[in-house]
Amino acid sequence: MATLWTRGIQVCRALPRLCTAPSVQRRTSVRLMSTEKDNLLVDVDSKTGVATMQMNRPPVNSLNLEFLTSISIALEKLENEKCRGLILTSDVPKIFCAGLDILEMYQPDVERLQVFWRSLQDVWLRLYGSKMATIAAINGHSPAGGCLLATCCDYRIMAPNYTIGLNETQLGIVAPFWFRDTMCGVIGHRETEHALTLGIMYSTEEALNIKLVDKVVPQDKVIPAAQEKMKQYLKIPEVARQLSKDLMRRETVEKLRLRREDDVAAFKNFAVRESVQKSLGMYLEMLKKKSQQKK
Ligand SMILES: CC/C=C\C/C=C\CCCC/C=C/C(=O)SCCNC(=O)CCNC(=O)[C@H](O)C(C)(C)COP(=O)(O)OP(=O)(O)OC[C@H]1O[C@@H](n2cnc3c(N)ncnc32)[C@H](O)[C@@H]1OP(=O)(O)O
Repeated sequence: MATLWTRGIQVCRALPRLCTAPSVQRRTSVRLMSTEKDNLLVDVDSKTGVATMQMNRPPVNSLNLEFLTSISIALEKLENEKCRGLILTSDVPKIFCAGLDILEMYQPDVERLQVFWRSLQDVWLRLYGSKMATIAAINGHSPAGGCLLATCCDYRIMAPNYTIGLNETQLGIVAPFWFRDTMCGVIGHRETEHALTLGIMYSTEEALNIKLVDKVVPQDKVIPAAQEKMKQYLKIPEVARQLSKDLMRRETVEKLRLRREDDVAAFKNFAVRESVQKSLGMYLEMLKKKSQQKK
C-alpha cells in the first residue's frame, strides 16, 4: 500500500484566491494533507491504483469551505495521477458525513457564501464526473450533503443502524437541481420526489429497499466489501467502463457546468432570505440542544 503525500495545500482566507496548488512528492507513500489538521487521508494502493479517501473532520465531517477545497484538490490530483478507483469513506466514528456545514449558510458573509457554493459545485463535478470507479463505503450517518457525496459514487455499501437521505426541507431549505438529478439517477423520479419533499432520512434497511444503497454489510466489513466490489469494476476494460459512465452522466454534468453562476446566484439569494435564516437558526439551536443533552 502506497500513500499519496500532498504537501503544502494552503487554504487562504483571502478571497477569491482560495489555495495554492499542492506540491506532490512521489515517494513510496504519499499523503494528502490539509491545513485543517489531517482532515483528509488519502492512501493509494500502487499495485491496483485504488485510492481510499477517508474524511476526518470531527465531530461530524461537516463540509465547510476549507474541507470542500481539500476534497476537490484531492480529487483533481487523483484524477491527474490516473488512479483507477476511489473508495470514499469516513474516519470519524458513526458519521460518514453530516452534509454541508450549516455555519457556512447561517448569518453568512455573502462573498464567502458564494465561494463556498462554487467549491461544493467543484466537488460534485469532480466526483460525479470522475473517470475513476467510485465506491462509497458508508460507515456512519449520511444526511444531505453526505448523501450527495454517496450518491455521486458508482456504488454504495452501508453499515446497519445509520441514516441517509436528502433532508433539506426539514431545515427549511431546498436541495438544488443537481442534488435532485444525482438522487434521481440512483432511485428514480417518484422515489426522489417523495424523498425530497418530505426530507426523508432512511434507515440503512429502508435505503437498501429503495436501492439508495446497493449493499449492507456489518460495520467492520464495509471497507473490505468496497475493496472486493472495486475488483469487479477494475476487471472491465478501462475505456469501455469510463465511456459507459460518461454516457450515463454527461448530460447531468453539462447541465450544471452551463448554469454554474446562475446556480450560485440562486443559492445566495435563497440563503440570505430572512425566512431561511430563521429556519437555519432554529435548526442549529435544535442540534445544539440535542448535543448538550448527550453530554
Ligand atoms: C431555489 C434553490 C436554490 C439553491 C439552493 C438553496 C438552498 C441551499 C441548499 C443547500 C443544500 C444543503 C445541504 C446540506 O448538507 S445542509 C446540512 C444538513 N445536515 C444535517 O441536517 C445534519 C445535522 N446533524 C445531524 O443530524 C447529527 O449531527 C448527526 C450527523 C446525525 C450526528 O449526530 P451525533 O453524533 O449525535 O452528533 P451531534 O448531533 O451531537 O453533533 C455534534 C456537533 O456537530 C454539530 N453539527 C452536526 N451537524 C452539523 C452540520 N451539518 N453543520 C454544522 N454543525 C453540525 C452539532 O451542532 C454539534 O455541535 P456542538 O457544538 O453542539 O457539539
